[in-house]
Amino acid sequence: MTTTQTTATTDLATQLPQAVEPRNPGMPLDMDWVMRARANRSAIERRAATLPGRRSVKKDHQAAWMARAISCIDLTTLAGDDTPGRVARLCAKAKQPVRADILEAIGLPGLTVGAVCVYHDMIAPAVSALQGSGIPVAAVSTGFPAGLSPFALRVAEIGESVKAGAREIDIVISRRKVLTGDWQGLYEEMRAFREACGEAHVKAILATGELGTLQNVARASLVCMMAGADFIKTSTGKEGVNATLPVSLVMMRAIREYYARTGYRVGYKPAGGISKAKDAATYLALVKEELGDRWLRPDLFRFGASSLLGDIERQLEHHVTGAYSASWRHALA
Ligand SMILES: O=C[C@H](O)COP(=O)(O)O
Repeated sequence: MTTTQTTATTDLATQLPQAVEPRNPGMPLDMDWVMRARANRSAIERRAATLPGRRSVKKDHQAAWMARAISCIDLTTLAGDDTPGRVARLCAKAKQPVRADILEAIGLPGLTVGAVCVYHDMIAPAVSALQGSGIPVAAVSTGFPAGLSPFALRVAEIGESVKAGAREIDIVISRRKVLTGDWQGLYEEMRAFREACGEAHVKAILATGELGTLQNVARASLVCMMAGADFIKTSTGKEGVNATLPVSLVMMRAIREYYARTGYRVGYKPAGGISKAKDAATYLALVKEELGDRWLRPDLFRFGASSLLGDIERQLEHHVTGAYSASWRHALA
């Protein structure tokens, strides 16, 4: 078993807040590049299969990795029965993700999550609950999760959410454009979404569980980046298959290639079904290996997760106190 070395807690503390990254402006659609993109499924699956078993973090560094994971969470609630009260409680958790004494003990008293992610109607209560905290509100948009409402309405929805105070917009792409090979159509759609976002950063949700092949995932990743996506994101959390390690490898390698060609760093957001601290550590290790330390910051990496924080909080409590707390004590996290 090998051990992943990383920076200590104090290093993490001094590295936050992260440096400001120039925004990806996009580029003309390069169809040769898109069509050259390939994904060797068996090689990718072989590599992904080695990750969870062999990655372990040294005990002293565990708290630092868990703190880093927290700072990269888009703390999410996307349910039909969301209410302003539930969102206010979620925002309280976003501002104080772990017990104050635990944060003191690990030397990160001001630690918060990366963002709070909600549906449009919950933006106003989230903005109000997060006032003064510096935590941005992200809104899912464009007919989330299926993205099948009229195009003009999808674009208008973005504008409404930006007006309501969302600083990040998580759009869903039209899966059918990928499945029918309409790369030009996907590029134009993504361009329009990016334009409608204005200053708000845009995350392009590929819904990889519905794209059929890893090659489609690679091509859709490139097209969305060429059209100006600030982040590419795996899933809505509502597909049958959400974030996976093989898909993450493909998307991270597309990001790496895009950076090598253009000099612009695009962010990565695995989302859906990530609920355990050890899974979060595997993702962070993969980001470190495939993209490098610069991507291990909330401006370039997020977890889309509704229940991950609770498990991380339990692990941190155990790290500091030597005892696990009951999971019911970590509601809404
Ligand atoms: O984007 C975030 C996802 O919807 C969250 O999915 P999850 O509830 O499986 O963590």
